[in-house]
Amino acid sequence: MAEAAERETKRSEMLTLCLPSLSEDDPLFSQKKDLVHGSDLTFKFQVPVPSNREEVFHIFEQIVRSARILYLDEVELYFMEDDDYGPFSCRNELESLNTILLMISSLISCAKPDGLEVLQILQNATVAMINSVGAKYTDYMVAKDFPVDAKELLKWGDSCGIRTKLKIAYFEEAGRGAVASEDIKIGDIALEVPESLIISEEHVRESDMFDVLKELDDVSSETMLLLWSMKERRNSNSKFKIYFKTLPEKFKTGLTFGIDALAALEGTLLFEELLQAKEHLRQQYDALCPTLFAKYPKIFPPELYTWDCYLWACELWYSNGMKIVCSDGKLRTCLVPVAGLLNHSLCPHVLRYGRVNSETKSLKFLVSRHCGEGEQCYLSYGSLPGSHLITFYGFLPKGDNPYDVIPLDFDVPSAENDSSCQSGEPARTSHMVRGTWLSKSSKPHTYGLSPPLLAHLRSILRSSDIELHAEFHGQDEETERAVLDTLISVFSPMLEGLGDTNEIDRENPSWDVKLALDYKDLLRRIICSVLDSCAAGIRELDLSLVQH
Ligand SMILES: C[S@@+](CC[C@H](N)C(=O)[O-])C[C@H]1O[C@@H](n2cnc3c(N)ncnc32)[C@H](O)[C@@H]1O
Repeated sequence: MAEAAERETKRSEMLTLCLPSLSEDDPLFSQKKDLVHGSDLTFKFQVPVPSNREEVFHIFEQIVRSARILYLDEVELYFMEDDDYGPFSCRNELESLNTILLMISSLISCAKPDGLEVLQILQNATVAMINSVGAKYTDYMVAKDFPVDAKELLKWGDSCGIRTKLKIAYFEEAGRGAVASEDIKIGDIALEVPESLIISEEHVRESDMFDVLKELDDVSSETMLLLWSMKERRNSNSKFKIYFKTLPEKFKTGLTFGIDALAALEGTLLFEELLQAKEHLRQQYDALCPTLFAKYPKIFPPELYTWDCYLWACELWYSNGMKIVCSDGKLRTCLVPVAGLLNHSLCPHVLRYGRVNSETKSLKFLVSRHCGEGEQCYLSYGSLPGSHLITFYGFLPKGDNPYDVIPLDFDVPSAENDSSCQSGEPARTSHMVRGTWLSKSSKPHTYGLSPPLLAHLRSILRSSDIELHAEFHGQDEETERAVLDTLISVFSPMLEGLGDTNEIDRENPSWDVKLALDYKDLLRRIICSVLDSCAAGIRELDLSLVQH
């Protein structure tokens, strides 16, 4: 008591902590703003100095909640349940906590003793929370050996100014990957690549093919890069000779799925997407390459511009390309030697790497969570669903991927959408479901489904004289049954449409058939979880009917 009174009289100052404010450029700006206001949160915090640990922890909780909102992405926001303050995903958690850490670090150097004590409590709490995010992710791959070609790449990189705390190992599940050669602490640079080693459209401009390509209509810089890489790959005088030498001769992505793997995917959206993507690339190739090597055989030698070579280049850029803001401020798709060896994880170490530092003229890969010596250092390829990862990268990540969603499009009844029906087509509204095991809500009548989907279905299915509610209200039981029946009527045929894959040899499947089967299993698991949740919802309604 006396201690508290003494602290109160000593309190003359306030420590102000500011998170970055919401950006109006954020497409989710207004939704996030509403969330912040609705939850009585803010991005500016005043901490009385001195404060005791409980007081600081109370404010810390508010700071974390606000930061999580700041970094919500579209899927996370869509599935956010009532009264859910997070965590929402590993990515969101690491982005939020690292921003908090930066905010604290910027204040520590000029803080007075009482303020410093508060900041240190906050810093320790943030680091502990980041460590606990990493500790929950235990799905480690085991390094098998250290490939010779990768050592050669690192040696070349070192001679060209690449600085790294990583070495390259081979993993059965993912091919090559990067491993920490020493402990890498939060905020440390795991890898630094000079801008001069980053492969971008600038290299096409410097090459002999640019004079031809610039005269052609409709050739995007992405296509130019494909054409450039097809030739550079075999150029014995290339500055990037070692880089190209260490790339796989064959990539294994959805774009090179064989006929059996495609057959195993029948009944899924991914099946259509893969066929369309490959068809699109084939059309691009046919429209461009035969003309180029017929007209300019010296610049575009036919043997380097086959369809297989074109597909190889597409797979290279899709699976290794990174969006980078270069020192001239332009956003480009680039290949970054050595960084291209980092594998993806749902709980990555490296999240923020998209901008060349204009002072050092280098791209720095800082870790957002601790990476212990010998541990694989993962990158985030983005918040991507399994279907995208299969198509462009050829794998499904381990663990629960919060971005694995099944889209659901509904026609909007005309009364609900008068203005957008001018085309004569019924307007559509898009929703999603994901595995209901990801839901944290224990509230009745939420079924592990997203609030916007339930609100939409309740609004279109509600019995005529009942007022519209986003949430279930006891009396509207008829609507509730209709919602659950509708979902069952959508998802039961979807499950049947996936067919039976039991007759496919699961003992010794090829890499692509295995991936196709794993993907179908994932879809089945999601759909079954929705059906189970709906069935449980109906049982609950039956029970409450009996009880009343
Ligand atoms: C940018 S490269 C990473 C280096 C690559 N492992 C190699 O050996 O060249 C991307 C490719 O790595 C593999 N990969 C990345 N993350 C993976 C993961 N979590 N599980 C399995 N394979 C992964 C996929 O083959 C993907 O197309």
